[in-house]
Amino acid sequence: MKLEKGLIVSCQARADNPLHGPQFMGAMALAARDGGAVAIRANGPDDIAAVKAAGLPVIGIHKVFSDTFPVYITPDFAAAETIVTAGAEIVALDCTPRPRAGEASDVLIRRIRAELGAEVFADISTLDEGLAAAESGATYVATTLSGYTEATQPKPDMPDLKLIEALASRLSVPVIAEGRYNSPDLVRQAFEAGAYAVVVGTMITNPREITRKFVSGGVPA
Ligand SMILES: CC(=O)N[C@H](C=O)[C@@H](O)[C@H](O)[C@H](O)COP(=O)(O)O
Repeated sequence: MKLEKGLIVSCQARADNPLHGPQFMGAMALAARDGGAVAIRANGPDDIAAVKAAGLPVIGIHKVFSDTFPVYITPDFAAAETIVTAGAEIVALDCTPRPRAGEASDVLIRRIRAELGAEVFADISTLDEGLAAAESGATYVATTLSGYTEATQPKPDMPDLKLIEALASRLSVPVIAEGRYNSPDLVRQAFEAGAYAVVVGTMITNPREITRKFVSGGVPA
């Protein structure tokens, strides 16, 4: 299923979130579809299977946390296979050069495309990582990890629009904006900077975080 230009909604809720679970993420996906989203990003096989009901392309990830390695977004081939089996047409994975237990990201990109027949959505944090991922055959390059790697500290409050511009001027594959796009105006700026699509998570699908922002920013102490 082709990924159209537009807004992608990330429907994720960790285990400590009251909205954790496929029932809630499936409903979030339906709401996002009705609101005009062109695709859904979701984590783990159960949520991926649930969000398929929205009938949109699914960008699947499988977060696997380790005490030893910093990479947690689809860190190995087995994680990618689980996602595709659950129904994701597009596999997102960490394509930074940081240490990981198994194969490097360039090998994973090639294997996912050849052996699973899925598209690859490369989550990166810098221009060089994006260029390398595209060179290895990634279908899409996304700024998801900008602000979340050592190379991109300290994490700014704003999204990395400059990285969008730099990637878009160098790559022929679609560049996707992701990470801290917390308002419609920032989404518009991402498209102006050359993004093909923009992923929004927290500000659409995390009412706990949204509530915190209203409380801390609007309610007198
Ligand atoms: C760094 C990392 O692990 N990002 C994750 C990737 O799947 C998610 O936790 C984010 O919510 C997602 O990228 C969307 O970003 P935002 O919630 O800022 O709109």
